[in-house]
Amino acid sequence: MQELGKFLSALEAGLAAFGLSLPPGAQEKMGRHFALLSLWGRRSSLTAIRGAEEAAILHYLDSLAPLAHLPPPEGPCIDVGSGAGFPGVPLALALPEVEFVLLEATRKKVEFLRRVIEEISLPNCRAVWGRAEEYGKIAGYRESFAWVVARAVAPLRELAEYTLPFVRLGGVFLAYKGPRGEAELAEAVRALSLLGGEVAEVWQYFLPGGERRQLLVVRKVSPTPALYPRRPGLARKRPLG
Ligand SMILES: C[S@@+](CC[C@H](N)C(=O)[O-])C[C@H]1O[C@@H](n2cnc3c(N)ncnc32)[C@H](O)[C@@H]1O
Repeated sequence: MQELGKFLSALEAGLAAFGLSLPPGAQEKMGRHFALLSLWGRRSSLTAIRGAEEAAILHYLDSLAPLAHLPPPEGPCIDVGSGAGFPGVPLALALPEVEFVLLEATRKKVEFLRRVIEEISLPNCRAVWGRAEEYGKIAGYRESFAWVVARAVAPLRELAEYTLPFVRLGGVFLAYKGPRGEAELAEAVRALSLLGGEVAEVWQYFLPGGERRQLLVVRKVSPTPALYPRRPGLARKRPLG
């Protein structure tokens, strides 16, 4: 209970610093997500569990940061490699009119996400168990999303092959990165272009406490060739570029 109070105050201060306001009830639901995460995290390795204030900033505020900079998506979104729900759960709570898919390869994490969706009531969200390399080929997923988001999943060269096939023409892939973002971008230029992407912007921001983060905004300018994504494992073993 005390932890929840600390979580909510830190989140409130962070949102104010970013000039963000959320729909009624969204912050409390983030608090419930955090409580479930703390409970499950003790039993399994869902995430490196942090203290309440740290989690509010490094997980929740970081997930929401793009909303301080970009206009909201004009269509459905997918979070690739959502883990325990970042950035997808905070974004879905902030944007209740937008449909979200949380794609995750590990079954126990998907079970956790489904429990969260049910317990905190997230009707605009569904969790899907599978690999990006498979879902990226399926009609209804391929080239179907206005925003494709991913955080802490893979280096950009590899990640681009997981994410860009999902982006519809004119939509964007948002890669949440740390200070190495620009260096990853330099290695990924050819991969992005092969997959139909073009770098629109690198937005640098600082979280309260000073952590430097970078949001790489990649626009889909041409369709991804049918060859991509290649079969599971290849993007990691032989990244494009
Ligand atoms: C380090 S975790 C990060 C989770 C979350 N995005 C976050 O920021 O806390 C990376 C997650 O990506 C998932 N993942 C990795 N490769 C994937 C793929 N090809 N398709 C779907 N999920 C994948 C892993 O199972 C893992 O849960």
